This record gives sequence, C-alpha cells and structure tokens, in this order.
Amino acid sequence: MAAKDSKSLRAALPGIVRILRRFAPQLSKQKTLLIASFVALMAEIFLHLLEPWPLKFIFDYILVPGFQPQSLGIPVLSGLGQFGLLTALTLGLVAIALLRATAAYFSVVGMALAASHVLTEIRSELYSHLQNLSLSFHHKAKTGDLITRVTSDIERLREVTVMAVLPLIAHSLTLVGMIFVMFWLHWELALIAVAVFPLFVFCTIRLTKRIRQVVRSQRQREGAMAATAAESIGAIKVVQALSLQNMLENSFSRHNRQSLKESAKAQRLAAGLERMVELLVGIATALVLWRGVQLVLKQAITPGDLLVFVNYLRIAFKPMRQLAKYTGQIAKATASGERILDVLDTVPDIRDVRGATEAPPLRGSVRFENVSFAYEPTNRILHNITVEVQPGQRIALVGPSGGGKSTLVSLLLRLYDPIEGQILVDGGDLRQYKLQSIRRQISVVLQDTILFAASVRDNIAYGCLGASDEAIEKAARLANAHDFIMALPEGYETVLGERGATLSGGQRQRISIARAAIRQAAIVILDEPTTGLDNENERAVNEALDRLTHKRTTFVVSHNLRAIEQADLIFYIENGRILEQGTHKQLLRFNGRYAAMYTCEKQVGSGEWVLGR
Ligand SMILES: Nc1ncnc2c1ncn2[C@@H]1O[C@H](COP(=O)(O)OP(=O)(O)OP(=O)(O)O)[C@@H](O)[C@H]1O
Repeated sequence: MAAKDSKSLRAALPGIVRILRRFAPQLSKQKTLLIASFVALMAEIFLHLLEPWPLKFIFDYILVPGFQPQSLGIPVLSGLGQFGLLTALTLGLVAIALLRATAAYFSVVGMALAASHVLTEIRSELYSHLQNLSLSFHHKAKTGDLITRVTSDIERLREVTVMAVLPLIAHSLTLVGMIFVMFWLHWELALIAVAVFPLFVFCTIRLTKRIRQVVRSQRQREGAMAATAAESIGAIKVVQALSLQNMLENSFSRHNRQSLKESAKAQRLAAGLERMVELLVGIATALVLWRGVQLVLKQAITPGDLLVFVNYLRIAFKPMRQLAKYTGQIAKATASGERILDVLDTVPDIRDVRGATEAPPLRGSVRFENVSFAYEPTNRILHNITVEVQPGQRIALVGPSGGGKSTLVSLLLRLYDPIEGQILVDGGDLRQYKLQSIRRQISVVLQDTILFAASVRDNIAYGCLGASDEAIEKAARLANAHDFIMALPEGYETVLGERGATLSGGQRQRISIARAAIRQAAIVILDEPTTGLDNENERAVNEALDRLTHKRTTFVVSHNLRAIEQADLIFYIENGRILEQGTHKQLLRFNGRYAAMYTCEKQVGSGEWVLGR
C-alpha cells in the first residue's frame, strides 16, 4: 500500500508492462474491437504519409515548364492533359483527407469503446476486491485514498488511453513511416532531418522522469487531502463539538498548498519540454532547407521531394511537441494504474482456503481451543483462550476496557484469524468453511449501529437478501420497531439519511436488531448493544434483544449488569486472558475479580458496569 518512490522513465516501462499483463484477460475480451481500431489506425497513418504527395506531383510535373504527362510513369495519370491531371490530383487531395478522417474516427471510437469496457470491468473488480479485503487492510488504509483509486485513478486511465496512448502510438508510427520515406527519397537529407532526434530523445526522457516524480507525489498529496476531508466530514459532529475545525483546516491547507506547488512545478516542466521540442524542430527544418535547396539546384532531388521533406517535418512537428504532453500523461496514468494494481494485488488475509466447503446449517456449539491473537505481530491481545459453549447458551464477556472482549467475538466472525489455536463451530474448524457461509449464519448487533442511506425496509432486508415483506415486518415487530417505523412519514419506505442519521440511537438499534433477527441465525453476537441509550430506549432494546436471542447461542459483550446476571456462563477477561469463568452465582461465591467489580458497581448503582472504562 505504501506509495512507491519515484521512478525513472526506464523504470516506468515495467510499470506499463505490469499493468498490461495484469489486465490482459480484460483486454483480450475486447480483441476484435482493438484489432479493428488498430487496422483503422494503420490506414490513417498510411493516408497521413500520402498527404503531401499530390502537391509533390503538382510541383514536379505541372508547375515545370514543358509539361510532359508521360514522365509521371503512372499510366492512368499519363493519359490526362495538364488540366485533367491538376483536377485529378486536387480531387486526390480531398479523397485522402476524407478517407483519413474516416479512418481516424473509427480508430478513436473503437479505442474509446474498448477502453471503457475494460475499465468498467476493472472498476467493478476493484470495488468488489476492496469489499473483500480484510479488516487489517482497511484499518491501515485511508478511506479517502481508496475512494480516489476507485474513482479518479480509474477515470484517468480511461482518459489517457484515448487522449494519450492512442495518439502516441499513431504519432510514433507516423514518425517511423516518415523517416522511412525520407530515407527512400534521399538518405543524406534524411540523415540531416533526423540528426536532432538523439538530443530530442535525451531531453524528453530526462524531463519526463522529473514530471513523473512530481506528479506521483502530487497524487499522494491529493489522496491525503481526500482522506482528511472524508474523515472530518464523516465525523463532523465530533469535529464541531471538539472545535477541531481549525486544526483540520490547517492540515488540509498545508497539503493543498503543497499540491499547488507540485502542480505548478509539473506544469513548468511540461511547458519547458514543449518549447524545447519546438526549437529542435525549427533547427531541423532550417538544416533540411539549407542542404535541400543546394541538392535541388544540383538536381540531385526535385523541388517536389524537398516539399515532401519540409512537409513531413511540419507534420512531424506537431506530434513531437505533443509527445512530451502524452508521455507526461502516460506517466501520470501509469502511476494511477499502479495504485490500482497495488490494491488489486493485495491478497486478503482472511479468505477461503483451498477446498473450503459450505458450512452446514449450524446448531450453535462453539469452542475456542487455545486461541491466541495479535493485531500487530509483536503485541499479543489474546493469550491461550479456551472456551466451550453449548447450543443455545448465553455467554457474557466481561472485564475492563481493552481486555480483548470485542476482539474475541470478531474472531468468531472470522474478521481475523487466530495466530495460534483454532475455533470450532459444531465441531468443525471455522477455516474449513467458506467465509460467507459462516458469516451468513451469525447475527450481529453492535454498539455503533450502521444503517445505510436506503429505505427502512431495505436496511432490515440487508440481514437476509430477498426477504419477503411479511418476514421484514415480523422481524421489525420482534425488534420493537414496527410501531415507530409505521409512524415515520413513509413507513417502511422511508429513506434514511446517510448512516441512519435521521433516527434516534434507540431506533437505529432496534432496526439493527430487526436486521439481525431476519437472519434466523444460530449464533448471535451482541457487542455493547445498549451502551449510550436512555432508560426507555434501553428497555425497548433489551426486550427486543431477549426475543432475538431466545434459544440461540449468544455472546454478549456488555457492561449492563442485568444482561450479565442473566447469562448462563460469564467469562471475565483481562489483558487478553480469561481469569474467571462460571455462572453469576458461582463467580460471586468465588469472590474474585468479577465479584469485586460487581459489588463495586452495585454500590455505585447505575446499573452500568463502569469500572475500567
Ligand atoms: N484494529 C486494531 N488494531 C490494533 N489494535 C487493536 C485493534 N482493535 C483493538 N485493538 C487493541 O486490542 C485490545 C483489545 O481491544 P478490544 O476492543 O477487543 O477490547 P474490549 O475488551 O472489547 O474493550 P472495550 O470494553 O473498551 O470495548 C486493545 O488494547 C485495543 O487497543
């Protein structure tokens, strides 16, 4: 994920090869379109080379004293008179222009279509890959930066394919064709014309390398800005409440100013490169004229030949000047392409192992066997956890904050894999089953309920895609949500604000319970589901949770004393170790840490376990 250091142009080529190789399957699907546009391109190049030739004939045969049609050596034209030949040549000029325009049209449209198809497919692949990348990746990556990759990096590749790659190929091949024809006409004059080329290539490579470095660092800067914006706008309430606006603004404008500097530098370099090319072409034209006129006077070449030379240099002038622009754009797009590949080539830590099977319908027995886990290799969070849970049992995980309770349940969801030990469901190792088939059978209610900017109905149905209206309503009734949903302006069709912002915390929580309920899963995970709710909402949510978890294996991470007392089995976890386990009564009799916390909490009397938080 880390940004690569800037590369030289020589080193950029492997980047392009890497991109082409990685996207070869998508490209080969567009084979027919690509071949057709290439054929059109070749036709365009040929017609481009042909353009000055009618003029050459006019200069060499019509404008010379003593017109001799036979000297043309082309039987069809030799039979024409002076006027007829002039008409034929001028019509030829128009026909060449027309055919060339048609060929160019088809090559551009064909290429644009092929690029759009390929990149649309890559964008879908990128999005789906991002969704499946493990949490360990997403915790480290910046959201804004990832969004830039899915949107503007892909867009840049699409633009550059049509606006730079195609013209670059066309112009390069035209240049090669022109050099070939010039050598065929007169090698000495051709040598003079191409003499400035090595200088041109040298300067282009040097400047393009610098442009690429600047542009890459500018892209990173833009990613950082997008990340800052996404983060602060996503958490605007906290930002305003803590008056963090100034601090965030400063950081944003620092990146913004730096990006401006880099963009100005890139523009300066690109403009300098273009001017240098103009100068070199001017020098080449002057040299050709100087030697060419002498050759015409010595009758070594015809005036028409010199005209073709000068014309080719003029035609070559435009692409050569643009070459700098195109290479700059391609360097930019290579950077974009590599940023996309960096994501696509990141292998999810958590994925289906080879030969993984669909999990059978679960009964709900769970066993953690000597499970250890670390987010960072050097810092173990869980140590040798062994837990045995029977189907339908309600388990409470308690202990001070940071002890590892949420981490433990996230291992059951296979958001992470243990570094040692194994987790068994109904006797089978979690890792032998397909990821989705396990997750589908576990319902989750978290403290931070995430709802989507969709209708209430859809938000509930996300728990079980394709659920019927009856099932949705049943789940909503179970979750104590039906009545307030019906009171919303459009009932179940009411579209929620982003992240469900238009509902109260308790309402959001009850919709998320309905979403969990519709799954009918054998295992339910409740991670502090009532934290932050007022008494009335908490009562409604608790009622809903009791119904949701009835006869299901339930893991509750909670500070709520009532939820803890009701559990069949309580695990007291501190510093990643299970220090005590048993029923509420057993643990009170044991008079250890759990009993101490419980007694202390009872005395404080808030009903919420506050120690250690
Ligand atoms: N994504 C992460 N990357 C690195 N460390 C993490 C990550 N998530 C949690 N931790 C660390 O793992 C430890 C256990 O966290 P966890 O959230 O499991 O504790 P908890 O017992 O659920 O706490 P709380 O009661 O406050 O929710 C903490 O020290 C925390 O800092």
